[in-house]
Amino acid sequence: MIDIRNLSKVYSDSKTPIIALDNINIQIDKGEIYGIVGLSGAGKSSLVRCINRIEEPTSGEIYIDKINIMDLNQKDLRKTRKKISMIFQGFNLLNSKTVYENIAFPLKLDKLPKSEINARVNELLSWVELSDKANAYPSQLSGGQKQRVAIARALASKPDILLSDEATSALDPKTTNQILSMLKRINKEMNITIVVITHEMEVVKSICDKTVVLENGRIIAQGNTIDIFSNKDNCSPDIFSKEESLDYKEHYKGELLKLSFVGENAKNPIISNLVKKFDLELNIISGNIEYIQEKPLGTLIVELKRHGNLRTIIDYLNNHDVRAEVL
Ligand SMILES: Nc1ncnc2c1ncn2[C@@H]1O[C@H](COP(=O)(O)OP(=O)(O)OP(=O)(O)O)[C@@H](O)[C@H]1O
Repeated sequence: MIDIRNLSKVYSDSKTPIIALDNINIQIDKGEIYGIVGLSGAGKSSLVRCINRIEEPTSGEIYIDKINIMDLNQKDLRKTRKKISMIFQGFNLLNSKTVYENIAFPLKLDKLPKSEINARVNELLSWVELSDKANAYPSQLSGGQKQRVAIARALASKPDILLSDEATSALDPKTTNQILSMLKRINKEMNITIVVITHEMEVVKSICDKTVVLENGRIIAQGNTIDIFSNKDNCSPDIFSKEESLDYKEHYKGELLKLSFVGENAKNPIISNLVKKFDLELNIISGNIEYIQEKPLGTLIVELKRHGNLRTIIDYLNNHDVRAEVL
């Protein structure tokens, strides 16, 4: 559905050109929720703006439903853009218009008959549970309510793709979860493909089927979200945990291992078996179980104070589907 090939974006307006995107390749299938995650300056906004050509890529191809949008003239590009809606961190609502008028706005631009607009807006208001706020102005709404209005407006034109650009970054955790659940429902019930751009790992863990991690304009990890976070194939982006491991290393003198367990494995007594089998002296430093796409992912940081061959221990763990990474 979205096929990005060899995409690069270089900003050349300053003395030293800035390579914001460097040879990016991403395939997003219809019906997926796809995460694009990275720290500030990684290139997320540049990428999302290139997807609908708000920003002109320097090179590469972007296929939407098999059409290379780089080949389109302005008129055809406008047509393709109608299939793509966007929501933002700052909501981008029209403050002088009511909730109803904000949602009706794109439909009015499309010159739909009044009765059709009315039916669609009321349906969307009910969908985002804001029917009672139809006549309120944005200034009278909470952040979460504003984002729900923005979502309803984005859905008004019945898009195939929804781009969510840091849509929850200005919201508190509870409201973030409500908006993420809403995005999940939109994806399932309306079969809309969603691209989630965020700097928050928790957001991609919570709703994205697949994820790409950007660092300095390059892809450093890509695949199923659960595989990325369980460090399968050693592709885990450690950019978010480097500081944490440095901290541990300062305080513990033994060999430090980070163990990751996925699914049913999180429930097995692998550690006690390991200690018995290798006669280890093992210190558990921290442990956590989180849920990614409803699958449990356990992480354990352990210190080995007395141990034999580290490689044999790691192999034993890997053979029991536990990823082991030396910190
Ligand atoms: N219009 C522009 N002109 C020049 N450089 C730009 C422009 N837009 C972005 N950049 C640069 O491109 C790089 C990537 O920026 P981009 O905004 O895409 O990253 P980001 O991951 O979205 O960051 P943030 O989360 O802070 O928004 C940065 O070095 C940034 O300074």
